[in-house]
Order: sequence, then structure tokens, then C-alpha cells
Amino acid sequence: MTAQDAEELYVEEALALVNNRPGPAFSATAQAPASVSGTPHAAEAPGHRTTPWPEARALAERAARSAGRRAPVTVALGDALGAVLAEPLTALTDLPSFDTSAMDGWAVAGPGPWTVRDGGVLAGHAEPDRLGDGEAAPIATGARIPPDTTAILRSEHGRTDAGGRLHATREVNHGQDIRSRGQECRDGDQLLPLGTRITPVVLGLAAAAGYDTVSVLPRPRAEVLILGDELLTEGLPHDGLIRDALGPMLPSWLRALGAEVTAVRRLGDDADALHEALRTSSADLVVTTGGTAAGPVDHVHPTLDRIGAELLVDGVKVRPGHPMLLARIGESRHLVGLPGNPLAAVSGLFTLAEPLLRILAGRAAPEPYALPVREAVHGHPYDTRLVPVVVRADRAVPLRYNGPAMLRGIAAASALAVVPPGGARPGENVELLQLPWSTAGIQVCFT
Ligand SMILES: Nc1nc2c(c(=O)[nH]1)N[C@H]1C(S)=C(S)[C@@H](COP(=O)(O)OP(=O)(O)OC[C@H]3O[C@@H](n4cnc5c(N)ncnc54)[C@H](O)[C@@H]3O)O[C@H]1N2
Ligand code: MOO
Repeated sequence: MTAQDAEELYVEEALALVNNRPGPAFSATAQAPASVSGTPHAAEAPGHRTTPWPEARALAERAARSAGRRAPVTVALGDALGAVLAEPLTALTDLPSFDTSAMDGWAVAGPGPWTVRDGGVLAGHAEPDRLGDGEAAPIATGARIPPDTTAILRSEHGRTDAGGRLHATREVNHGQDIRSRGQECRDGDQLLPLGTRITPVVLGLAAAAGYDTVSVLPRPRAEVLILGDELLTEGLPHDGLIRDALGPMLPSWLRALGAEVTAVRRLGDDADALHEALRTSSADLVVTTGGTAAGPVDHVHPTLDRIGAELLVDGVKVRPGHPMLLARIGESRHLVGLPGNPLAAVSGLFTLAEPLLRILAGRAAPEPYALPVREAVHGHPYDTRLVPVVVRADRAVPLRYNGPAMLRGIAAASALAVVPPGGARPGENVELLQLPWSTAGIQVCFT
């Protein structure tokens, strides 16, 4: 271990300990460990060869762009949620497609009182008979308007007299409560531009506008390889073995980022199995967990070397997660190596997987979002920190239990705060990376 490694490990440990001292939930202590000052450091630690955090994200975007534009695919509406429109959504019909009643009541012709015709008009029925002047017909919301109707009288605004004639209890304006054909759009109008993310509402609009299928950008296919002999898939930890926390977490997270997850495989610490998996995978993105550091069974680097991969990012100036990596492993195919520590893996998801998948999936970048921190947040001397926070009264409140191996903080968080080297003072604005499912977020989609 070099002196620099020792210092970095010390800083990590110190930060985790400081944040884990007993205290009220959702509070961060303002007390810094002895070696970590709150003063921003512009300088880098000597010998640092890793990529600055913003640059790592830009490199991941660039890697995805280099993969080229993928041919659109046609999918049934039921399979389109979360995908991105490859063509503008153009109305295939007028909406409404016929003049229709906006209310339950009577279709009336001319001024009242009216003679009420026998037999009402219901939604989905054939075109009703023309109304004569002074005539009314009971009508349901969504039913076709009889020709020569001048207004709809709501059921609560009409009464019939002893002679069966209908009187209005309110003034009746010409055309009232008639939704006329084409009010929302005309056949051929552009409803949504190319590149729109398909939300549940977009599915509804597409169906209303006559679509059975839509043309979308194909979802990038992602395969997850979980490395580590120490991992259990069930039961309690025992004898130095621990539960795999990433296998249950990553597939749905990757889907939320726009990927189709084709496989989740557990390979242990077997270098040949990893080699074979990388050699034979056809996924656009392979995500590995663990094995990124330089330990005796950390096989990711040697295996990338063995398959002739090009390392685009080899370590990032971010805590946690600094050993994360990005490599090109084939024509338009990439690998993101997430560190094994679970919060470090989350950091890798935000730093490398999110930008890469966002560009591959054709999604728009999230709007930059910043809030003041409620209290001081310690910084790393040289690296960016990603710290789980909750938003309370327009302040980002740092959470405890934010050590690299911990998920307890982020499980309660709505965002990760991007804390610059040197830290953030109380009230200082910090960028927030929203969790895809956070209530304040706009990107909730797990399919
Ligand atoms: N000499 C050094 N050692 C380490 C450094 C370093 O700079 N020099 N960095 C440390 C940091 S920071 C991290 S992060 C880890 C990254 O290690 P790896 O990516 O090689 O991950 P592993 O060694 O396989 O595992 C680390 C840790 O995480 C646990 N783990 C792994 N997979 C899972 C999983 N699916 N679910 C839950 N926990 C998992 C594993 O048991 C280890 O405890 O390296 C440090 N070392
Ligand atoms: O700090 Mo490591 O980067 O534990 O994630």
C-alpha cells in the first residue's frame, strides 16, 4: 500500500465513521476528522491517474454516441412503456372523431321548452335521427350528437313539466357542452415530437389517436455479471459469506435507466467464466459487479486485457466508487465495471451506466437540479463525493450510513448530492442526482 492509498483509505474510513456516530436520523455532523479540512482543494493528489467525475460522465455519453444510431423497431402499445418515439406521434384521426356530448342530459334544438323524443342516444350507437326545432332527445356523455342539435342541456339543469315538456333551469348557450369533431386535433396533426419518452399517458394518447403499434428506438440490451465467491442468494450471512445485495437491485435499476436486462449471471471469482461470458455476450452493455480493484481475485482488469478491450475510464475521482471503469469490449459494445461495495456500485450506476444508457436509449438528459444543503457536508480532499440526501423544505439533508458498503442511507434517500472536493458549507447549493423512483423525480419507469 502506498502512502497515497493509505491516506485515501483513511479518509474513506474517517468519513464513514463520522457519518455513523449515533445521532438523530437524517442528520450529518458538522465535525470533520482531523485530516479532512473543509477547505476546497484545487490540487490533485500526486500520482492520481483517475478521471474527474464530470469528465467520466461525458466520456460515458461519448462512448454511447460512438455506438451510432440504432434502427427503430415497431412494438405493440403494450410493450412500448418507457421507450422513446422514433417518429413523431401524428394523429391518425380527428379527436374527437365525431361531434359528441360532453354531459349526460338532453340534446336540444332551438330555444325551449322542448318536446322530449322517446328513446335516448347512448355512446357507441349508430348516428341518431335529426332533431326538429323545439325537440329534445335524452343523451349520454360520449354519444353522437343528433344532426341539428344546438346545445346539450345537462340533466341537473332541466326539468319536465306535467305535460312532459322539458324546461331549462339555467340559460342555455348555443353549442354548450358539445365537443365538436377535431376539437383536440385533426387527422395528421403532430401530437408529440420524435424523441418523446413513452409514459402511461403517451400510451393513452397514442391509443386514442388510433395507434396499435408505435415506432420506437430499441432499448439497449444489458447483461449483469455478479462476481464474488463470497455471495449468497438466500438466507443469513454466515462463515464470512454475505448476501448478494446487487443482484436484486441492479436489474430493475437498469430498466429504470432505459435498458432491457437480458440476463443476470453469477460467476463467482472465476476468471475463465468471466472471460467466456465477455467473449460470448452480445449485449450492448455488460455490467459487472466487484473485482474492479487490485486484489488477488479481482479479475476484471486482467480479463479486459485478455479480450483486447479498450479502457475508456479506469477509475474516477469520486467517492465512493473510485475503482469503477468503462471499457469498449466490441463493435458498439461496452462494459461498465461497478465496484463490489454496494453504495460504490450505485455511484458507478450514476456516473457511467446512466449517461451511457440514456444516450443509447435516446432519452433526454435530466434537467439540472440543485438545492442548498441544510448542514455542512464534508468533502474528499481531491474527489467528488456522492452523498445520499432527502429533500425537506427545499433543503438537501445529508443522510447517515453513507459508507461505501452501506445501502441504509440511500434506501431512505430521494437523491444523491454531488459534493465537490473540499465539501459544502451550510446553505451552499449542490447538484442533486435524483433517484429514478423518487417522488420529486420525473423518470419513474421500470419496464
Ligand atoms: N488496495 C486497495 N484496495 C481497495 C481499494 C484500493 O484503492 N486499494 N479500493 C477499495 C474500494 S474504494 C472499493 S469500492 C473496493 C472495490 O473492490 P472491487 O470492485 O474489487 O470489489 P470486491 O473486492 O469484489 O468487493 C468489495 C466489497 O464489496 C462486497 N461485495 C462484492 N459484491 C457484492 C454484492 N454483489 N453484494 C454485496 N456486497 C458485495 C465484497 O464482499 C467486499 O466486501 O475495493 C477496495 N479495496
Ligand atoms: O470507496 Mo470505494 O470507492 O468503497 O467505493
